[in-house]
Amino acid sequence: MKRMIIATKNKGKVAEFQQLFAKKGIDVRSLLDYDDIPDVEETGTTFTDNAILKATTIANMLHEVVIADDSGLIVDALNGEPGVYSARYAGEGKDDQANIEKVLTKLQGVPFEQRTARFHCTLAVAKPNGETTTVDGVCEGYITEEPIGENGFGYDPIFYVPEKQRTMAQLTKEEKNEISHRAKALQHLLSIWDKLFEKGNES
Ligand SMILES: O=P(O)(O)OP(=O)(O)OP(=O)(O)OC[C@H]1O[C@@H](n2cnc3c(O)ncnc32)[C@H](O)[C@@H]1O
Ligand SMILES: [Mg+2]
Repeated sequence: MKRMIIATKNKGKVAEFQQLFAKKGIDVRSLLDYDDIPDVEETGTTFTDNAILKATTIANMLHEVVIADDSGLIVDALNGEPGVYSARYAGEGKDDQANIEKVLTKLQGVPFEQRTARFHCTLAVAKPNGETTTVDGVCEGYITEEPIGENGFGYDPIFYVPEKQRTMAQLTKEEKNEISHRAKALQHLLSIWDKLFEKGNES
């Protein structure tokens, strides 16, 4: 495995995967490297459904092994919102800042101890023959009262990571990749990778 295709158009995810795979000497390609791949509609109601949908659609199109990432923020005081709707919480076409503002507005008056949340990441690997496998990773934290930090993407500026005593957006890419939901899911996937591609099982 010298090259891996990640079925995403999210630049933040791509940068993290590039760093995680670089340690293994693997080049990462994403859908940003192709001109003509349409968006896959995320019609599922779970991270797993959407990750499988993205991975299988792109594996079929490219006839290669593909990994897809479906992820999001789960806020306990909001009954799990924004969840699978994290990318479009403030509406289709809205940006990260609008999504962050919506979460902060809904959490107004909620004390810190009750602002528990977690990032969830499901990775699906799809083979061109239609076989799929999924793994998950979770990172626990709290929602801050205002955005802090410039790094990362999405909800990182409002996600406080207790073990680092900073928000996700105050961490370097290396620090985020030590503890993130995405890094944990990928670690899990790499630990079963050889088994997935054993002789006679690699198509
Ligand atoms: O579907 P692709 O093309 O991969 O890109 P996307 O941005 O639409 O990705 P998702 O459908 O998985 O939506 C996940 C959203 O959850 C948020 N999110 C996921 N991982 C995150 C992280 O590490 N830090 C901050 N926010 C994250 C962010 O708002 C993402 O847009
Ligand atoms: Mg998406």
